[in-house]
Amino acid sequence: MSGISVQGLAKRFGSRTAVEGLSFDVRPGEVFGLLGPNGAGKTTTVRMLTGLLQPSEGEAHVWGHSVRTQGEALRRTVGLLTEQPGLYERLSARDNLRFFMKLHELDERQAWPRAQAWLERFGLGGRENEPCGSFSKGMRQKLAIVRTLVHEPQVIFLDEPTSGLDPESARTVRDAVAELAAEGRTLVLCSHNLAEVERLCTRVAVVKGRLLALAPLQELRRAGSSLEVSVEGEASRFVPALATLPFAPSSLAEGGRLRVMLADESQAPDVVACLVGAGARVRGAVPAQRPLEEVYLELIREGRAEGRGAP
Ligand SMILES: Nc1ncnc2c1ncn2[C@@H]1O[C@H](COP(=O)(O)OP(=O)(O)OP(=O)(O)O)[C@@H](O)[C@H]1O
Repeated sequence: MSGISVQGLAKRFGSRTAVEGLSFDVRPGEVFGLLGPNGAGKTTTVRMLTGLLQPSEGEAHVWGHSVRTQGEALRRTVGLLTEQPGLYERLSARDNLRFFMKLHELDERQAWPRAQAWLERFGLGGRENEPCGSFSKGMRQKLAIVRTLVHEPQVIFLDEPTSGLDPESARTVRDAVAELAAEGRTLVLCSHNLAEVERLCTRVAVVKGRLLALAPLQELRRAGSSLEVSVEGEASRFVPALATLPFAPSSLAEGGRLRVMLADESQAPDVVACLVGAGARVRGAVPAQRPLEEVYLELIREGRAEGRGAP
């Protein structure tokens, strides 16, 4: 199967369990977010999926290759951008890339024009012969991204890809991510930058040693959504009426606006009918999605509370 398929993956380091019971699929053409706090097991998971670490339990296939038994084919198929760029400081940008091309047994005459095009795109054109040690942090990061893409991997793992980049370069990287997905590649993005995750990812997994949530981004943000109602006059007058609804939603009034918390969107018409019944002149009612950050923090808090209760 193309894409990624993970079944019951676990990794233990001695007595410490870094991840356990991880199962999820990522389709070709998808940008998948792997989120979680520091030490949640994201890097460990990515290292298992790129053949750098053997799982303690479970199995995963990346573009059809078993992470347990097909390490070599796997490494040819995946591109990995780690948190540290890991470049040879004394080598030039060109020689860093050439070294990597050799590792991947690429024909340099074919691979170099591709690398050159990425270098140009990331504003590194003309700097190829300078040693990496003289590059700024952002320039190194961009060179590391070029190195990740130079063998045209089908599955690309990016750990904080825009870390240290100026806004314009970050935009260039985000555009490239979207294009690579549109070409049918599979991308996994590990990031603490939730605004970036919101912009790029279609689905996310939230992990903390185990899977806390796995859902399309829109669905996660819709769960526990709210309804923003604007009325004529003071909205606080209508708060008591909401308590008469069978689901008695909590609400927050400010001036002519009322934010009503809903368990799901199907409750919205009842809320509006209730307000109108109480004499409100409703100007508008708009379902409001929660920011990913709010959903994420709640999941992590719940995960922590459950962890405390576990034997
Ligand atoms: N080689 C190792 N030996 C022992 N423990 C390890 C090793 N690698 C990771 N761990 C442990 O596994 C857990 C998960 O670490 P991991 O690096 O996967 O987290 P992460 O989610 O990538 O964190 P961050 O967001 O900080 O990068 C941590 O408790 C870490 O100490």
